[in-house]
Amino acid sequence: MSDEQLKSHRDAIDALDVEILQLLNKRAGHARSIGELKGGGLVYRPEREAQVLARVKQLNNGPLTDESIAKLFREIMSACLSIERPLTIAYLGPEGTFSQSAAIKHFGHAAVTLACASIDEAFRVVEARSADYVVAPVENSTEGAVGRTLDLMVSTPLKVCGEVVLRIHHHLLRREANFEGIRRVYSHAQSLSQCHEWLNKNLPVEVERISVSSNAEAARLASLDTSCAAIAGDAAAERFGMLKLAENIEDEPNNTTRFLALGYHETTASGRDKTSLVMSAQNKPGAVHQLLSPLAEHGVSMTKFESRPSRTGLWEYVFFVDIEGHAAELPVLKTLEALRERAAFVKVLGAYPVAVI
Ligand SMILES: C=C(O[C@@H]1C=C(C(=O)O)C=C[C@H]1O)C(=O)O
Repeated sequence: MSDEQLKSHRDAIDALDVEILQLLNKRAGHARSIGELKGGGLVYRPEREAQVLARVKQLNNGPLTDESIAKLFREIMSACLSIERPLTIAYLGPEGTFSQSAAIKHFGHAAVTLACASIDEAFRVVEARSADYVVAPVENSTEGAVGRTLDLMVSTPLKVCGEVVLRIHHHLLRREANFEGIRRVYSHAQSLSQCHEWLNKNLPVEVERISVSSNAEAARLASLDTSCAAIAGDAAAERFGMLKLAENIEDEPNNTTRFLALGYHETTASGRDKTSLVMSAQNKPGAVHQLLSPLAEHGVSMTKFESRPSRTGLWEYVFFVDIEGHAAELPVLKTLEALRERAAFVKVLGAYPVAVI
């Protein structure tokens, strides 16, 4: 490429950047006006954001990928919303956890993330209105349900308003660039399980595996002691300046965690939604089958079914069910009516847009 050709492309980019800049601020001006119309009320509209993301992906003709376009618009909306009012998002800290990455993936970098010591505390600060939303892990493709989040959802007044799907890559982190003299490996219990085959194959049996409250905490501990390593992701490695001795050590190559965002407001339908419920069956034969039959009768698809001990009686269970569609729309509305008649207890945890990015 000649210098002249290079210059003409760069001139074109400079001119386009001026236009993009003007357009971005024009967009932000409309978001601000919408904020004034909302009059300090509910600013974050998950259903609208999901529609904007789905629309730009559909309109995109490249060469940028749909994923890149969605990520860019995610950040544009995050910045526009922060002119109305920046949102505070509580998550299981410390900084650098996958929960923080999920919060940023869903709300963008203009949101303020608030690290909490536990998932319980993250729910509590939102319940006490000291933060706007909580983002909490609910299930992992390798390890299954995150029991604490499910238990908290049974009793919280908060409603699910969104889901975040995050690919989880784990790395073995250490302060030194070799495997010699590692005596302990720290990580969250879920991550130790997600990498246990790799650990069996690659580290001597005498290396102790110690579960701690989060991966970021594991990275922090390993950053203080060269005889220790940690299993954690990129954000934690960066946060604590750790070296990656081995990358992507998760046993399951598609290791993915699903997180939910919860806040005080209910979300209206976006056109592509899910409804999450928890219910309990009466303790008698065929009760679970009876509970699920309204779904089949109304042609509603179930995307998840999970049982947990109810904590109120021995060998009694509650069932967490996700169904396709929004709770305010037929046929989900009809299904919920039928379930309320049959189940001993039903709580709609929230109806929310299916993850777009
Ligand atoms: C501008 C609005 O407020 C927020 C910002 C949005 C955006 O930038 O497109 C979309 C939804 C809201 O979270 C709106 O409600 O339309």
